[in-house]
Amino acid sequence: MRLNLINVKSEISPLKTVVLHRPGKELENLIPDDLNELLFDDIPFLEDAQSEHDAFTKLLEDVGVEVLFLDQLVAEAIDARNVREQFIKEWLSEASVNNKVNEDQIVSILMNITDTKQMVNKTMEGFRRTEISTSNRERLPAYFIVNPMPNLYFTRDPFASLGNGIVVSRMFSETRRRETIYGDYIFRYHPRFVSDDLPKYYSRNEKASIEGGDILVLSEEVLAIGLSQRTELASVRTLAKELFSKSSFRKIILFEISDKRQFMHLDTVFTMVDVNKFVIHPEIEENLKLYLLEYSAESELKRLDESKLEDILEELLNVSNISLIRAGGNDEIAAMREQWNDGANMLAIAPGEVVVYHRNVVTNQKLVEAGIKLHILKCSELVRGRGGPRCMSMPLWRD
Ligand SMILES: NC(=O)NCCC[C@H](N)C(=O)O
Repeated sequence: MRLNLINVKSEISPLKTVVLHRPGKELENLIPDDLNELLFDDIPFLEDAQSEHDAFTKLLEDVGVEVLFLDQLVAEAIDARNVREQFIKEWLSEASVNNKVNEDQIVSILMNITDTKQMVNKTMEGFRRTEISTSNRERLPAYFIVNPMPNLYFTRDPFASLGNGIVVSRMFSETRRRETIYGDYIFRYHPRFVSDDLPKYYSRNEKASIEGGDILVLSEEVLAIGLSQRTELASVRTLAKELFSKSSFRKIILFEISDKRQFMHLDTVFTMVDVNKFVIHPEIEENLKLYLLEYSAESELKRLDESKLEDILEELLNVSNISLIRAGGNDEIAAMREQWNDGANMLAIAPGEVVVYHRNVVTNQKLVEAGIKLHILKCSELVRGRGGPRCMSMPLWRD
């Protein structure tokens, strides 16, 4: 019997339970003018995005992973505690409607959707101006009364499993900040997760931002965290204080990465694929700034300039022969092209066994040469949101 609710003490141990979100109608509310604000680079074709995502689900289920879906979990959480009205109000308070009459209509539309999962999906999808009846249409925003949340299929980011506890993120951008309400409801109300034994190490109400894609669980004691566009040092310090006193984690290695759009999280440029093997995007190696935050009375941040990343990892993880597999191999053009389409972002389902996108052929070849077993996912629509197999999955349990 499982005594804990969450168990993620490694990036690579056998994956048993994961949360995914099958992309839905929120993608059909993406329009060219909003792409930047909603953090997309193009408009995916929903039908194909769903088939690609279904293949991802099947691949995981075929290797024995329990796949849970975000909308289903949220609906079960709401129904279990009868908190539909409270949920709608909380969701609405962050939906920037700014008009009481329109808000009342939205509440009534949502309250009238009998199936809770459908109601949850409607909150994800957003509201077009044409869905609201008003005598004064000129006063409505151009297209949407409530924006869609197209990034929800990147379940890695709004919350993160660390050890036996959970981090609910404070997201960097307004568009993604709204997403964390779903994780919050799951861990507040879902019968499977409600327990005094589930530590919560960070809350969506914190001021400093942190996103799940920046957090890698390297071992029971060591985390890697990206200081990126999305994750601030202040949030890492707050998190470290909690972790160092309430969990098994004792050391955090910080990677300072640049603000480039395609490097938005650490896991877009660095992922762990085996006990001593990591994939790294070569562009970040030059001028890589590394720091160590460790459990100590002072908790000072130590700059790690002197040593090579391999040596640092070897010492921190207590394993020998660390090897860094370069995304794109020695081909700098392939490296950039493949990183853009998440060549350095793979989901480990067991040590030395990862899910990768089919299109990153140069990097995939390097992985094979390094002895890594690949599970290949064909994909041309999901990539338009700039995230790979790791970004699209949130492990809840690894053995
Ligand atoms: N962990 C990740 O790197 N997630 C990918 C997030 C992509 C999304 N369009 C974003 O910009 O937030």
